[in-house]
Amino acid sequence: MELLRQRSLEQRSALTGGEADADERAVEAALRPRSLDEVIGQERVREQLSLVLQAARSRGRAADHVLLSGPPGLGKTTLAMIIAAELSAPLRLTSGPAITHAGDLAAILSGLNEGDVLFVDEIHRMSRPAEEMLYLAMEDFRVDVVIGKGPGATAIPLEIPPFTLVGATTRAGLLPGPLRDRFGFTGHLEFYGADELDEIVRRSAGLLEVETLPDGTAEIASRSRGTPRIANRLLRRVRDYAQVRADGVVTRDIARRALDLFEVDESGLDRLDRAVLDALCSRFGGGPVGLSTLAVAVGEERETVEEVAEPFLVRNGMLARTPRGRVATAAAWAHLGLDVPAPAQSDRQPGLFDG
Ligand SMILES: Nc1ncnc2c1ncn2[C@@H]1O[C@H](COP(=O)(O)OP(=O)(O)OP(=O)(O)O)[C@@H](O)[C@H]1O
Repeated sequence: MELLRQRSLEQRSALTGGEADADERAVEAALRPRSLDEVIGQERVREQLSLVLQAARSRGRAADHVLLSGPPGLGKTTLAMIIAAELSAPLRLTSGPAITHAGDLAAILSGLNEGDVLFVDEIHRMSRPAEEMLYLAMEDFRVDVVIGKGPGATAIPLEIPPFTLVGATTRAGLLPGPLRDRFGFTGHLEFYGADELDEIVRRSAGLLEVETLPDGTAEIASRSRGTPRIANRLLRRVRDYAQVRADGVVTRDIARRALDLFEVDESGLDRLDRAVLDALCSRFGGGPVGLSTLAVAVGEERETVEEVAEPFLVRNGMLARTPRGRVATAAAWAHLGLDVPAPAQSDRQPGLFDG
């Protein structure tokens, strides 16, 4: 079931959502900043991390455990790689969904060497027994390996060398308190501003050897939903367009034509986002409407609408989640070029006079 859910999210690989194929991932990896100095934006987290890492280096010990939280594509994996690089330590990568049993985690932990950095992506999706094993490992650098079952089961303590855990999560609120409290430092990544995204697009264009004009990169940045991964992806599609349909230079006009072709509008909304708003306004009078109904109306999985389309629509003030269902805001009607309908008589609050 979990696999199906993931696959459905991954298949929704329009320009702004979903996962990229292997080639795209390779390019994405090539565009990652390799040191804290190369990271654009996130000043606060960068400065805090720099201090934590410098202190650990000067003490010659493993750094405190680090939790990185924030929406997808803002740079958590990049920062985890940088933490390992800055500590000159090997990085071991795994993810919460891959750790289904405590034994999986015990195997990973027992293979660590002193000072290694262990990156656990989507740490909020780890199984409960593994989570409990991790508490002990983080605090005492020890795990209890249980041999046998039932009353005869025995726990054999296993020492593990001091390591640094870097956990990444898009849902910090889902982490149990005891796990959250064991991280010595938590960095919350924020969405990027237009200028920072512009700088990221220019840096990536330089690495990809794509010629750009300032208003061309600004156009890409403004449609990138505050997210570097999306900015880089849009840049690659605009580059394709510029190479095939023009002289290879990314100008504002080329960026606009390319992004229109790929159905990413001036506000960064893609086809699914607009389909959700359109269904909400045109078919359900602006709501409230339940998530499942909305998902059926746009022919998508409930999770895809909830996890891929909604966060951005809520963030840019076009959709509200209310106890009675999803509601389109005035900004949504305006975005679709429609008039906000007058409230129905039954929606008016009793006792209010029409002035
Ligand atoms: N601050 C930044 N400066 C420049 N490029 C960045 C920055 N943050 C992220 N990127 C780029 O964005 C891409 C996505 O970053 P990354 O994979 O680290 O995100 P993430 O938060 O781990 O996402 P997810 O949670 O979906 O795995 C990378 O290719 C990286 O090049």
